[in-house]
Amino acid sequence: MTATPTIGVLALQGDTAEHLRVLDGLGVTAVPVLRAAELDGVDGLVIPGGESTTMSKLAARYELMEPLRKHIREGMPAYGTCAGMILLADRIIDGTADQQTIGGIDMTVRRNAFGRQTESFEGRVAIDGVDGPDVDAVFIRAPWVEDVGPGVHVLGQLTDGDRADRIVAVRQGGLLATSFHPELTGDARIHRLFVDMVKGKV
Ligand SMILES: NC(=O)CC[C@H](N)C(=O)O
Repeated sequence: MTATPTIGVLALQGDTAEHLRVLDGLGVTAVPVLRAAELDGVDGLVIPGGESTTMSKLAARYELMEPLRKHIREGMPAYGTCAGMILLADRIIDGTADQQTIGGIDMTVRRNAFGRQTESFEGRVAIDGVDGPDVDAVFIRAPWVEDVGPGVHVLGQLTDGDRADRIVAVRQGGLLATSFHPELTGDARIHRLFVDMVKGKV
């Protein structure tokens, strides 16, 4: 890898543009990814939020599912937000009958766990590996992590009220996932963490 990594953002559906903007601001080469061949040219991949069922259907249609699995198996770093977290989960609860994931993180993720659109909320979460004040986290029909295998590092949990202890950020090796959307808040610290992972610094 050159000093400036190239980070792809999966562009099937969801808020690809917001991630590209944040990554751009961090001085990496940020490119949308829509074809399997484009995966060969990236050092890491962001899987945005959106609709995980739609994204997995489109991934199948664009013949991306197997290439994505292969690259992740072979060590491509990836960061999934919200629907992207669902796509990186080895197991999901409350998916649709035919819903497939890319997988990679040994975790069970509960889809739409916090409720419907109207129950979307903002909270503050301390993230292991992110210095400074707690991260302002936006949850939109968000999943939470129900359980994790022994190789998964829990990076962040909610602390307030009836949502206390819910796991909302995890890392396993080069794979990072958050239930929330840091690309929407103007706080680039989690993207910076991912860039540092891609660079092999952390
Ligand atoms: N903001 C989001 O990415 C929502 C995820 C959505 N609930 C899903 O199941 O895919």
